[in-house]
Formats: sequence, structure tokens, C-alpha cells
Amino acid sequence: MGNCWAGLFRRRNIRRHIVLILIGLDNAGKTKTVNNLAGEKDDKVLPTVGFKAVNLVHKDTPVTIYDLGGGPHFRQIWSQYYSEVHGVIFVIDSSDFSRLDECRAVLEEVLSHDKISGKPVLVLANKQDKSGALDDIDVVEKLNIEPLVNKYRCPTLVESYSAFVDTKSKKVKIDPGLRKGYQWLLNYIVRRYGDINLRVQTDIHADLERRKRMLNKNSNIASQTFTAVSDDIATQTGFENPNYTVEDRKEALDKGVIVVKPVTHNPNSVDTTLTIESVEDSDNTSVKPKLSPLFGRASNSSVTETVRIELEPRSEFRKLSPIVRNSGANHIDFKNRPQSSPTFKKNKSSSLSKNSSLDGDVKIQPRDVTTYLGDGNRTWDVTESKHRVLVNDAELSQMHREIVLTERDYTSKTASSEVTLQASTLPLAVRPASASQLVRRQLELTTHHKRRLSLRYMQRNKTSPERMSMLVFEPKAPRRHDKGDFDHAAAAN
Ligand SMILES: Nc1nc2c(ncn2[C@@H]2O[C@H](COP(=O)(O)OP(=O)(O)OP(=O)(O)O)[C@@H](O)[C@H]2O)c(=O)[nH]1
Ligand SMILES: [Mg+2]
Repeated sequence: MGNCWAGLFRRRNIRRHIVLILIGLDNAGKTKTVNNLAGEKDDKVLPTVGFKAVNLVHKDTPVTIYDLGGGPHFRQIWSQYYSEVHGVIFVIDSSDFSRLDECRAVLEEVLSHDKISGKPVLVLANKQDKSGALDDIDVVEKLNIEPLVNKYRCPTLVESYSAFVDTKSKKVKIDPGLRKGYQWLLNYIVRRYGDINLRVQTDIHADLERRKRMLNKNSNIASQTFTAVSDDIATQTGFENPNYTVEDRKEALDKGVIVVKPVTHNPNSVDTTLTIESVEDSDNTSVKPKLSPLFGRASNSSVTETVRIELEPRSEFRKLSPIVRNSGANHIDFKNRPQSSPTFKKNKSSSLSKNSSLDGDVKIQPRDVTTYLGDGNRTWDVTESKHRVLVNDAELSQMHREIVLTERDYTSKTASSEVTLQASTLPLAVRPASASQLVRRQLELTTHHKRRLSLRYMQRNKTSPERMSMLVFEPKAPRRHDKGDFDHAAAAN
């Protein structure tokens, strides 16, 4: 039985993994500090560019410390680590009085971040070997740490130490202040690992979802770009117009335009309808768009201005459009495609239509995207003589036209070519945002903000021979979270 418990305990330990970030202004001594903790001897440390990850073990629990560069440029990347860390080590050069204000501002910015607030923080006042260095009590006062950590509910310990070690001695001796602070932080995290890790996992999940949404958004933009740079119907449908010249295009600009919006390139889809819709801006409604057989068979069942045409079977489409077929699902590089259609140029000055909607066709307004222009009564062969195309500009020029490509099976759209749904039209189930909010609320409810927190602020005692570390803030009776809290938090909302 005892073995069983021991085994269970060991397994729990194995599953734990503590992640810390080591931050602070540049030249504070962060790298020196982490080298001390890792037992590394370093005669000279260089400013950190980016980050350095150091893996340590604390009582069988693996610990990863991210030592991040403290220069102003590198501070911008700190926040990318916030969601995955269980605790923060903030190092201060306590001998550099000129940067105390900057240090305070940076510390506040860190603590106020919603991925850091509430997490344990170890503030290390480094370089105590230098004459006149502020001790831990001075640091608390000068940096106004007490109100800061109370405000952001961060359990905090301030320790003073020196990372400067005697390089002549064989073994790296860790300063007792550093050792004490480090152990306090890890023990604190281990004691509340379940709660802190729940928050970490939730924040990571929320972060991933946010990135996924951004990727989707970007792929939407890519798809729109694809629309904009895809320069002719021929490319999109697998047909080509070798007779078309730039002059023709210019001339036809003043006439009618057809705008093409490819919605999807799902290779499995055979169920694609191309709709040509004429948008009348004159009173002459008797003029109907003349449809090219390029687009397949016209079905006259539609209303006056809209004619629906079935595309050729997809296999045909694939055969005729190697560019689309070979370019993969996610990206169609029209710029670098084989120039099978030498005559079309791109109209880059396009802005995109926002007419996308879930339930209807996707429409691009005339002149919004690359335009395909009619070519007065010209015919051309397309790969095989069976596709002959006739476009009559005289009639086309009477009106603005849109070509609307409709995908019937919305669920099977691919990432690159689909018109991404607007956030407001997404079903609620795919919105992940509320999870992290819930847990944050749960944590807040659990600690009942400041009401349940006590402040243990040791009085300054400089006469004491022993340097006194300062526990600035710690929740008095941390409550264990349970499912009830979660439900309660959700209900309270
Ligand atoms: N005297 C003294 N010098 C120290 C101490 N700790 C670090 N230093 C020196 O301070 C300088 C900066 O140390 P780093 O560890 O590179 O500082 P950092 O915070 O990592 O700096 P960035 O990587 O640029 O953010 C180095 O020259 C160290 O030797 C210390 O406790 N006492
Ligand atoms: Mg460094």
C-alpha cells in the first residue's frame, strides 16, 4: 500500500513541470544569476540576445527557466512567455540608482499583465557586493513594491544577494539570499501547482485559439489577395485566352467588366456553381448578359439579372488547371505560375469587397478585384478544340457585371481559398474565448481579491545581523479550487 502511494506520488511529480521567466532591465545580472543556479562558472557574461533556456531540477520536478534579454527591444517579447510561466523572477541591479524609475515602470508593466497578475514573483536585489547598493528593504521602498504587488495580487518575496561569485573556487557557491528566494518560489508553486497550472494551461489554450483565429484571418486575407492577383478567368477556370492583349484590356476598361471571385479550390468538391450576375446600373433592363460557353451550360431558371451556370466537372477543371491543382490547398502562387496566359496583367490597385456572407453568394464589386474584360467578338481555343469561347463586348459593356462563385458545401471549404466567416457569424460553439475568462474569474473568486489576503510586511530591522528577506505579500489561507468554484464562477457570470 505504501509503495502504491509512493508510486502515485512519484507519478504526480513526474507530470509536473515548472516554468519560470527571469526578467529585469538589461545589465541587471539575470544571466549571471541563472548561471549561478545552474552551477555554471562564467568568467564573462554577454548581454542576452533573445532568450536562453536553462533546465534544472527541483525535488524531482523539472524546472525550466527562460532567461530573457532585458534590453528595450527584447522586452517586447517577454509577454509571449507570460501565459506558460508558473512564476516570475525579477532581477534588479540595486547599485544602479539612475534606473530605479525605469525599473519600477517595467515591473509594474509586468505585474499588471493579465497573464502574470496573481502569479508568484521573486524580486531579487542583485549586486549587493557593490558599495552603496540598496538592500531588500530599500528596494521595496524605492520601487514602491508593496502597493504594486497588492494591486496585482502577486505573492512576492524580495531577496538581496550577489551573483558575483569567486571564480577561483572550484565550486560555484550560491548566495544564501538567492538560494532562499529561489526555493521559496519553487515551494510556493509546488504547493499550489494544481491551481497555478490550471491557469497556465487555460492561458496557453486561449493563446493558441487566439493564434488560430489570427491564422484564419490571415488566410482569409491571403484568399482575398489570391482573388486580387489571380488575373483572369482563364487561370481560375483552367481556360486561357491567348489572343488577349494589354491594349484590349485598356480599351475594354471603359466597357463592361466581369469580376471573378474564386471562392474555393477544394479538390474534392465537384459541386461548384458559377453564377454570373449582371448588376444593372442603367434603365435598360432588356439587355441580358451574354454568357460565354467558357462557363459551361447555362440554366435559365434564374431571375432576370442572374443566370446560373454549372461548371464543367471537376476532373475537367483539374485537367485544365494544373496551376490550381499543383499549388496545394493552402497557397496558389499566381505570380510565379507558368506563364501560359501571357496577355493578362494584374490590376493591383484593387480593394476587396466585404460582401461575404454565410448564407449567400460571395460578391466582389466591379473594379474591386482584377478584372476580366470582354474582348470584342473574339474567339480562342482552349487547350483542346472542344472548348471554344466567344465573348461579346458590345453587349457586355452595357452594364456592370459580377461573377459570383458559389460553393454549395460550405463545410468542405479549404483554408486558403474559402471566404473566412466573420467572427460575428461564427457559431458560439467555436468561440474559445470564455474559457480563460472563466478560470481567471475562478481564481479571483477563490482569493476574494484583497479581502482574503493578508499583508505580512516585516519591519525594517537594519540592526539585525542577518539580512532579512521581505515577504511582501502572500494570500493568507489559499483555498483549493474545486469544480464547484468553476460552476460558481460561471453561474455568477
Ligand atoms: N559586481 C557585480 N557584477 C555583477 C553581478 N551580477 C552580474 N554582474 C555583472 O553585470 C553585468 C551584466 O550581467 P548579465 O548577467 O549579463 O546581465 P543581464 O541582466 O543578463 O543582461 P541582459 O542579458 O543584457 O539583459 C556583467 O558584467 C556581470 O558580470 C553582481 O552580483 N555583482
Ligand atoms: Mg542576460
